[in-house]
Amino acid sequence: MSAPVVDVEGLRMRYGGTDVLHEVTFQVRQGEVLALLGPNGAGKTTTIEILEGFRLRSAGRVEVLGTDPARGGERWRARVGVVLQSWRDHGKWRVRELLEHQASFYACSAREPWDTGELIEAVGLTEHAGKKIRTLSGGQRRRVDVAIGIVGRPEVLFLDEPTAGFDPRARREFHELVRGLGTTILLTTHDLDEAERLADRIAVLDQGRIVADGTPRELARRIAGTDQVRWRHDGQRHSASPPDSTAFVRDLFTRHGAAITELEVHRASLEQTYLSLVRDAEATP
Ligand SMILES: Nc1ncnc2c1ncn2[C@@H]1O[C@H](COP(=O)(O)OP(=O)(O)OP(=O)(O)O)[C@@H](O)[C@H]1O
Repeated sequence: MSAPVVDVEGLRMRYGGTDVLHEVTFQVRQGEVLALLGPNGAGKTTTIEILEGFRLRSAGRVEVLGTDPARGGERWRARVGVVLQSWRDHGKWRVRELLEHQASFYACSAREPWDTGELIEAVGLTEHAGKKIRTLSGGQRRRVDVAIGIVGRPEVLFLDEPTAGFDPRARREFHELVRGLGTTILLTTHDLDEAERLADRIAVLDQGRIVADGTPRELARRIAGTDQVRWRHDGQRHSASPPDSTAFVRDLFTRHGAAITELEVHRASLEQTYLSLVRDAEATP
């Protein structure tokens, strides 16, 4: 198996006297999309900024494309795409000019940068290509950020809350764009639906610790017994959370047959799983 594109082991970060990342360990393999989920202040931005080489860690081993980001030079940086949480001060630039300028940085790199027109179309900004960035809406500026992040066809892309401020249509278009890139991606999000749609794997960070790491399905399966069964029997409403809802329903009909009405089975959603994981982590001292 090829070496992981992102390899993090025992990562620790301390601001002043406070530890905000405790022995964080995870990997992202070639072509994989990993979503880092977690409540406010969990340490997602800190983690991603360490991987991008913008913050120096306190301890632990970190490699991105086989290089320690703290020592990554120009060549390494050209292979890494970054979309930060807040958009940069490019207000006076027009969309097309800015992206042409950004593409020129990659003229000598091994990978041909995106053609500006194609890139503008891919991020859905064709009708705004000639506008100054300060006249764009928040969601449109975010698309410019994404375009800047991918212009050099990076081998790994870091996206910190990429769709914050997007309307539902822009979000869906962005998801299609990201899925079509085929590159290795680490993204942070608060949007569970987004994580489920985009990510091959989800890592949940809570209070600086990874509390779960797996496919959306694996995470849901970890929380057994959260299926909810509701039904009506003899005019009374009932509900239960059995470990095996199929066996439970079979038994219910064997015992009561047609007297059971209004049966509903609710599967554990990623949201329930996530909330349960974060609650459990908070209950652990
Ligand atoms: N420069 C800093 N100096 C001191 N503490 C910081 C600094 N940056 C972040 N922190 C603290 O580190 C912790 C993790 O913050 P971080 O921004 O990484 O969380 P996050 O998971 O990205 O949160 P959010 O979802 O709100 O963006 C928080 O308690 C935050 O207050």
